[in-house]
Amino acid sequence: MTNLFPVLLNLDYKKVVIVGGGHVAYQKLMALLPTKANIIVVSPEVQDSIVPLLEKPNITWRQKVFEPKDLDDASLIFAATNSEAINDAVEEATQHWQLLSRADAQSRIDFINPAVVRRGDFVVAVSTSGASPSLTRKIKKELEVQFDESYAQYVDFLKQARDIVKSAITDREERKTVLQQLLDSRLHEWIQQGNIERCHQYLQQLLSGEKTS
Ligand SMILES: C[C@@]1(CC(=O)O)C2=NC(=C\c3[nH]c(c(CCC(=O)O)c3CC(=O)O)Cc3[nH]c(c(CC(=O)O)c3CCC(=O)O)/C=C3\N/C(=C\2)[C@@H](CCC(=O)O)[C@]3(C)CC(=O)O)/[C@H]1CCC(=O)O
Ligand SMILES: NC(=O)c1ccc[n+]([C@@H]2O[C@H](COP(=O)([O-])OP(=O)(O)OC[C@H]3O[C@@H](n4cnc5c(N)ncnc54)[C@H](O)[C@@H]3O)[C@@H](O)[C@H]2O)c1
Repeated sequence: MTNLFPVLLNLDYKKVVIVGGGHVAYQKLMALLPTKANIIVVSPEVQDSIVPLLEKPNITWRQKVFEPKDLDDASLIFAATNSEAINDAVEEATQHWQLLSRADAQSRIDFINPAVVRRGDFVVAVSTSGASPSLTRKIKKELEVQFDESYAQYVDFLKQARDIVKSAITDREERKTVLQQLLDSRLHEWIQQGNIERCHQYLQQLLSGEKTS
């Protein structure tokens, strides 16, 4: 396979078209749900799990077979039908500037989807570059345990702390040292114990140059 380039895309208000309404379309919809993309599902039928998602204001269902004009203005396109011929037709209609993902992993591949563990701003994406989607899923399950829900609050604290450090300390080396000290594993433990106050106290000690204990 080609060496694919990993990136986190901002899809807010961009048009995303999913052709197909089955299991794969559902997985792609779930992955897109945290974004503010304008999503269009093109399919004569959708599976039951998709129906409640159609309530969302940014998801539209075009109950019809695929036609090339369905791709107008789309930034991202998912060819997720169970027909290779239809997926070929979607590929044919995709402009060179549009990014296409084929669920059947045939022919043109502009991008593939990693499995994602999302904890607020903390995001882990896993891929085998298409080699073994089931290994990707297995490793995702392991990462979900390793990086539990507390990582959302932990990373949120680090974000706030970094903003404070950036405005309080102008010297680059000194700033780097303090940002490193914020990675003391006790901070994550305090957050897991529900003691965010202790983290703020630690930050204040670092900023005032006191000994941190
Ligand atoms: C990660 C995840 C994200 C997502 O779907 O959004 C994803 N597949 C997931 C699961 C999964 N997919 C399949 C199984 C059944 C077991 C098996 O076949 O191994 C399972 C396991 C399960 O469901 O438990 C079958 C399958 N998948 C592809 C083909 C076509 C082919 O390879 O020929 C076939 C065969 C179809 C057939 O035989 O008919 C192709 C792709 N699947 C990808 C992504 C891309 C590469 C990912 C990577 O780099 O590893 C790529 C290339 C294109 C793409 O779709 O982007 C999602 C994890 C969900 C999660 O997050 O939990
Ligand atoms: N990427 C992955 O993770 C993954 C996983 C399983 C399967 N696959 C591949 O993806 C394909 C789709 O899998 P699925 O499980 O979602 O299939 P599915 O049978 O659940 O869904 C297929 C969908 O395509 C729609 N469709 C058929 N003809 C259409 C047309 N002309 N225009 C618009 N929509 C049309 C159907 O209405 C249906 O909703 C499989 O054939 C396989 O090649 C990929």
